Amino acid sequence: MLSKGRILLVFNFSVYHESAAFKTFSETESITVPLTEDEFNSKMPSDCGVYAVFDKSNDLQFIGVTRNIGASVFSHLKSLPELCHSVKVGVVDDPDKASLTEAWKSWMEEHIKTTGKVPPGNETGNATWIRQPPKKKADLRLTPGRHVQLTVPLEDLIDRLVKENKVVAFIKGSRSAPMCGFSQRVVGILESEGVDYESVDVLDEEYNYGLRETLKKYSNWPTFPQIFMNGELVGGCDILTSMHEKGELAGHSKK
Ligand SMILES: N[C@@H](CCC(=O)N[C@@H](CS)C(=O)NCC(=O)O)C(=O)O
Ligand code: FES
Repeated sequence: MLSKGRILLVFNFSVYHESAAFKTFSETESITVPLTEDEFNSKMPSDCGVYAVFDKSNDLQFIGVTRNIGASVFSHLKSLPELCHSVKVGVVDDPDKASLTEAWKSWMEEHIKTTGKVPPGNETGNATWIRQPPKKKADLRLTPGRHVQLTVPLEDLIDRLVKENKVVAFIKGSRSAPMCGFSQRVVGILESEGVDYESVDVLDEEYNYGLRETLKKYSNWPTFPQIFMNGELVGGCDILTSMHEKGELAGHSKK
């Protein structure tokens, strides 16, 4: 018994066959997107290839390329159920980056040639279908620049900064490119715990001139990274790692 045609799978089995040649966009039949995970596992290939997603009105929404067709379509179905009604899939045999890109381009070009349009989900700047990595915060700077004469001691600037921000990590390098394994570990822990933290690069000699040595005196702690919470030094990499392992950072999570 089929319910409202939605579970009906007019599946183009030829796409599975190892030996089947890659079909053009128009040659490939569309199938109704399975609705449950079990159905996905049994009906959708987990191979590399391309897929095209259509909405209920059979309008093409997106052409994607992936290392796992089933997983990609499933994640679209979860986040955009109203736009994922049916799908065309094309498995690419012996996939590498070039052959996958080529397959994606061939489907895309075919669609553009026929309709004169890029699918809405593939338009530049459309973030609905392709998840954008969250933008990382910028690192804080202690001074306006090395050429500007400070009117207050650096210690006071540090003091204000750690008291005005709940969590501050003084690290070597920036949060997007830590320059040392210890700092990298600390950034990784804070990010994975979803802690809302500020970072300051102690190696930035332009905007944080003198910080590396002054902070050691201020905190009476000889190494970096240094993590402050609520104005107090908590410790470095070892201590933060142990807090992470004991689940003590959960209270600082913004998730
Ligand atoms: N066990 C330390 C490791 C950190 C460490 O040893 N840092 C060194 C090398 S990055 C350091 O900051 N040395 C002083 C300096 O470079 O000014 C921790 O838990 O944070
Ligand atoms: S910079 Fe060498 S261990 Fe940190």
